[in-house]
Amino acid sequence: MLSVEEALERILAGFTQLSPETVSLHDALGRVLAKDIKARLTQPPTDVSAMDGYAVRSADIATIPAQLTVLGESPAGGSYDQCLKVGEAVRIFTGGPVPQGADCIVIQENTQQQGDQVTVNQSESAGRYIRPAGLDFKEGQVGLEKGTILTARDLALAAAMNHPWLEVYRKPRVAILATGNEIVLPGETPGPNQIISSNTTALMSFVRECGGEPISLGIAPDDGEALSTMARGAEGADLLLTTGGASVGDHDLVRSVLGKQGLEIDFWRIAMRPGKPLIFGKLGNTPMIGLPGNPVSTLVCAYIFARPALWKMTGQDPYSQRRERAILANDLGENDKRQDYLRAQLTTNDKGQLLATPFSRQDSAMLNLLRKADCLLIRAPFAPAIKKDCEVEIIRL
Ligand SMILES: Nc1nc2c(c(=O)[nH]1)N[C@H]1C(S)=C(S)[C@@H](COP(=O)(O)OP(=O)(O)OC[C@H]3O[C@@H](n4cnc5c(N)ncnc54)[C@H](O)[C@@H]3O)O[C@H]1N2
Ligand code: MOO
Repeated sequence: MLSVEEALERILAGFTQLSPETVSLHDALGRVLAKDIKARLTQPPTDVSAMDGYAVRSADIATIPAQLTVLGESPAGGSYDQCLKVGEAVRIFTGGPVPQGADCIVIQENTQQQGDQVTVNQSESAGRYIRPAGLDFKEGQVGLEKGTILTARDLALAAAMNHPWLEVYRKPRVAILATGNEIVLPGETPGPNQIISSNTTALMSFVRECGGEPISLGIAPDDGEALSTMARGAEGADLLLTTGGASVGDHDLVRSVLGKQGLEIDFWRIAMRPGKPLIFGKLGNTPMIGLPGNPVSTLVCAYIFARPALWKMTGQDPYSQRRERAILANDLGENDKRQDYLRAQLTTNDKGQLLATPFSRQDSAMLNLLRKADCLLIRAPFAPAIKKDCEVEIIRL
């Protein structure tokens, strides 16, 4: 059986970066930036006041109280165009440009104005309460890097840098096809022994989490013709995800039926738990990842294999899945030939270290425990038994 690493390599080889498209700044949340964003201007454009008060020469207020003549005012968006001379001040407001000749701001709480005279009761050093031009960023400076998944903070900066349009990667279109006679959609009344398709919801949300656009193809019954017809809906998609029917049972039809429809299988079955019967292939021009039906296997395999593929399509590093170290909270027996992804909870011990506690039952049908898990604890194939307090590697969920 193929190792997880080899399987990932082979899956990634089946994907290329998608083309970029231009979207409005306000439609760019969660999208992946396709090129660096450089500031189109300098911010602030000139030296401005950080406070409401008076722009003065620090030398004039070295001895207090000091009386100065107020020449005019400089509000935000306005300016006072003449140069301050000895003994002069300009009324200034937060964001207002600092007039030439002034080198500090006195806040109004430390002054008294009468007519055109202001008494300053507090000395300030040069530069006080002045935001120099370019304090935030300078024209031409790179503010956001290609590959960034755009958040509210990123978009605020892009806006400040005066970019009303952004180039982002096209959203990967991911077709999702669940299979199985026993599966019905949430809200339907299941017949005797039928269950609800949690995998459809899981995968649609997963795709959205990764910045893709899910397309649900519904649930194909275990019937070759229906499966084959429904799978045609994946034409034009960037990825087809199927769930269920991947294994060896008489009703596990995905490989045989789609095989007849031209599915070129790259591999099937990998040394991983959960996720042994994972399929990778190409149906027409659409790469397909056939996920095992068990709900935990579906989502864990989606995170380990489909997410890097989506990353690659959107110009991100497909190997950016972060592994962290944690301390094991209980003993674990030796592992067999499959790389294990144990569902575990994370806490912090009294030394401030991360403590991982795997659930005692690791059944890939137990969605409730996947939901309660904070991480996947990775155990390499044939890993020897280990005692509590040993270091282990985890991937946060
Ligand atoms: N003799 C063997 N049996 C099995 C093997 C094996 O190697 N030899 N592998 C086991 C492993 S590991 C897994 S994982 C499962 C995966 O099987 P399939 O991909 O064929 O999945 P199904 O049989 O269709 O379903 C398995 C399980 O999951 C439930 N299911 C399916 N679809 C959904 C859905 N959309 N939402 C929620 N739950 C779903 C289904 O009802 C089954 O209970 O095979 C083992 N067997
Ligand atoms: O790999 Mo299956 O996913 O062990 O249950």
